[in-house]
Amino acid sequence: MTLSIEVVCPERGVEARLEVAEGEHVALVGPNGAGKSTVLESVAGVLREDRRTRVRVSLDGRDLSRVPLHRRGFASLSQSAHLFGHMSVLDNIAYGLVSGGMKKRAARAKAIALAAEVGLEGLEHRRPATLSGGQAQKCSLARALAIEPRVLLLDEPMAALDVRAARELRGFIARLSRSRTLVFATHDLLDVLAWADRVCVFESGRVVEVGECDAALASPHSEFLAELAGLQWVEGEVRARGVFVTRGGIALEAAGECRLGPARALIDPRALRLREESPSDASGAGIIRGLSRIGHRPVVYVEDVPVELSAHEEARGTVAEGQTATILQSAPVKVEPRR
Ligand SMILES: Nc1ncnc2c1ncn2[C@@H]1O[C@H](COP(=O)(O)OP(=O)(O)OP(=O)(O)O)[C@@H](O)[C@H]1O
Repeated sequence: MTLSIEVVCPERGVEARLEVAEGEHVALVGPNGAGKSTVLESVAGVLREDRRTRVRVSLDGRDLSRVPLHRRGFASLSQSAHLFGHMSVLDNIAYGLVSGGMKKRAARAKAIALAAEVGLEGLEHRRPATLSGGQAQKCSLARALAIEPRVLLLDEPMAALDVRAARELRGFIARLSRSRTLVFATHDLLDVLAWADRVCVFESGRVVEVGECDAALASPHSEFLAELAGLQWVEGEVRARGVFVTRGGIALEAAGECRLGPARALIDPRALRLREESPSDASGAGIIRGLSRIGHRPVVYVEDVPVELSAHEEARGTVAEGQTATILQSAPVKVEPRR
């Protein structure tokens, strides 16, 4: 089964196409307003085709536009749980089963099992208003999974949860979505690492990068994916073999062959550290433009290298704004010609 998605919505500035294989887990990432939810809304049937909007969703080439939503076999989960307030947890979970024609008793038995699977034992008879945000999301997840959807759509389902509740729900989703097709939007690298086979990067309504998850995060092309992975693309040029120089003149050792001329380098802050003050003409030296800390770890911002750099032990007491400091590399930076 291949899920094909095409959305052209000029009103939202979105024009995107995406194919998802059966059982595949695809993460949609990108800045706010990049079009991730619009794509999910299209698949879920919330965004409909009209005079100006083209929405094509097909399964194995079969156009779903005339298939009623409840017959598509898709289920969605978003930031808020959207539970039926007048129903108990169990009735909420069983809702899709009963309305799909299952006998009440069987639906109830399945709902009880699912409630237990997502850790809602003992809360089955509560009303949604009495649940915490995390419990409500678990109920929503159980309801979504009850119908055994062919495709599960998640739109930042953990955005409103605390770290512990998010970790728990992340684990449930990882386990319970294993044999399903999953398309999800997130801003959290942990969700990508926990669920995704493939990552699809959106910027300004367009897909700008698609790749196998581990490879794409290790070697991202787009600036957004680099930042999500904790890396940073920096502009500059290759001035000599193996030497990349930032716009401000900081020379860094570069990996591999790269032709001379305009280029960009992928900076991994874990591979760079600052040493004590050095002569201002030293290559690999930068001016310190900011000092901060992350927990107990002092971090330094050097002009032209927009990443948080740790100061080398011997330099920690001496680094100060305006000083020149040497950048030590434990690994060369990846360089590619500027497009
Ligand atoms: N109901 C709507 N009507 C009109 N424009 C909308 C609507 N929903 C979203 N948009 C616009 O469509 C564009 C894409 O928004 P979308 O919600 O798909 O982005 P997103 O990547 O999911 O963002 P976020 O990460 O903030 O959730 C944005 O410019 C947004 O303002």
